[in-house]
Amino acid sequence: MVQEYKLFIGGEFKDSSTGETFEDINPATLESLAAIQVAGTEDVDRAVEAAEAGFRLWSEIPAAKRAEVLFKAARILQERKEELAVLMTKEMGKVLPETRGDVQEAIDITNYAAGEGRRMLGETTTSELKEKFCMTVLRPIGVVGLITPWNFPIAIPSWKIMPALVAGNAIVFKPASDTPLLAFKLIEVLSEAGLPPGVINLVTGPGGTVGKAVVRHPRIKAISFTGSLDTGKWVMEECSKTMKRVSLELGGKNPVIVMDDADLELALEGVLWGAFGTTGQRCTATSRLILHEMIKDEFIKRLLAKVKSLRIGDGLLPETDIGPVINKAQLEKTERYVKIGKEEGATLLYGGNRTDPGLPGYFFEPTLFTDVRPDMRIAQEEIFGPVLGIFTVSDLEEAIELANSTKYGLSSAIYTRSVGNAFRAIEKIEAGITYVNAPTIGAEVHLPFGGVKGTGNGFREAGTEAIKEFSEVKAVYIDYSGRLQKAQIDSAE
Ligand SMILES: NC(=O)C1=CN([C@@H]2O[C@H](COP(=O)(O)OP(=O)(O)OC[C@H]3O[C@@H](n4cnc5c(N)ncnc54)[C@H](OP(=O)(O)O)[C@@H]3O)[C@@H](O)[C@H]2O)C=CC1
Ligand SMILES: O=C(O)CCC(=O)C(=O)O
Repeated sequence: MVQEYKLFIGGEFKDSSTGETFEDINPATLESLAAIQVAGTEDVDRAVEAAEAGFRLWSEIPAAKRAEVLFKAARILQERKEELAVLMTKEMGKVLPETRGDVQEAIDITNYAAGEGRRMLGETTTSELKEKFCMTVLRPIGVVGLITPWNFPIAIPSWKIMPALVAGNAIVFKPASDTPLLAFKLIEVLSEAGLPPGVINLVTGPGGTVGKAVVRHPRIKAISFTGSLDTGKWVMEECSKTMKRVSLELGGKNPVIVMDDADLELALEGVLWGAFGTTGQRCTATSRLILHEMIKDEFIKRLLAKVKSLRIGDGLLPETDIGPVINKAQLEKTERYVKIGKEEGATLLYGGNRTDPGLPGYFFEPTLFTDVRPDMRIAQEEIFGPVLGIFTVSDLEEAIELANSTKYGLSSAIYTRSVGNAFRAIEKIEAGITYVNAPTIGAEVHLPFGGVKGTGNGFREAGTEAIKEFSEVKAVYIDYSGRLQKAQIDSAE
């Protein structure tokens, strides 16, 4: 019998009103890890009510004091890093070094957000009138709804939770149904660190019901959502009905350009890790490789050799390079895109099949397509699996045009020794992130994270933007003249 996990509302674990549970499955072994309760709409109501009470308390505590809870949470995460990483590999499948990195990102953003507790910077500026002082202050939004995907089970929730908390908000958190256990662990850590009851509440269950109830809830003031483009569009439309603030981090179709003057070995390592790390299931994963025609043959030959040597298996084993994909639907989706690629006329150079490393889980070969054209679906749509499409170009201009030819704009990279090429790429590639001589993955928490076009709606997470995502800006005017002064009256005379 696996353990059953209840909802976390008002600082206590509470039974859901539905009486239903769903299974949390290890995607490598298919063993059941836990039974998770499914929240009902009335549980979401209870969570919002608890969060409103939590908000009244938490928002009155000075930000620097709130930050102390976060610093403590970061220390607990550090102490529990290995345990959490092992659990994450079991729950989500990615290899241990990557799950350690995921927990480390959570530690980093927690410390970073806590540090912001002593800054929370507004502006001071001059007034157009005499004896008048002007400034801005940041105010918390209220109860915020956070909805997260499964591919970074503790890092992405932490990117949202920690800045939201230090900014003084209370939270209703709906994690991905493929990785709920890590969400429970994060709740444990925050409770142990001293977060008061009601400040964070966890509701688990399908996005189609529980997530919808969070998005639609009239007393939730803002939604921060990371997930697919289609769901993100729905969330945005729905939020517009109640004039909720909504920040969206959606998909990617991230290009790497390798120029003829690049350090090829460096580029090969970057492409390999960017495309097949996390089994291609990062929104920043490299899914399009744009090669200069002069180095194309050599690069593909060497890339193929490296791809063939990748070892697929259980992410807990040190020899494994690539773990399973997250679930059956993702396995079938990857398979479907391979079929589409072949039908569209791309050449399947390597992979393209399910594989069995001696475990019953959802394993898929790293897959390379050449002769990909920009109008093909495999060049345009996010597969979110271990599939890399390869294109050839004759100059940088063509490479950048190709890089910009999708509806997404999250990450991008160029490998070149030319400063001019690098700066042209930085200026012209339509993406929220551009790497020079480094892979498309590996964001650092003190820089803004997010994208342009279909990847988002202008917000950024992490970095200097993190606090703004979860704050209202208030303009304050202090008139110490002691008389009525009228702005916007022409006082030139
Ligand atoms: N730009 C970024 O920062 C990142 C983007 N992503 C993107 O996320 C996607 C993969 O994640 P995936 O989980 O498949 O994405 P989904 O959009 O299916 O799900 C994301 C989250 O939203 C929930 N959800 C699903 N439907 C609704 C709904 N109608 N209303 C409210 N919530 C809902 C899901 O719940 P449930 O799990 O129960 O279905 C899950 O918690 C990829 O497209 C990837 O690019 C991933 C990481 C980072
Ligand atoms: O590797 C990165 O840059 C962060 C990736 C990420 O958050 C994601 O892919 O979901």
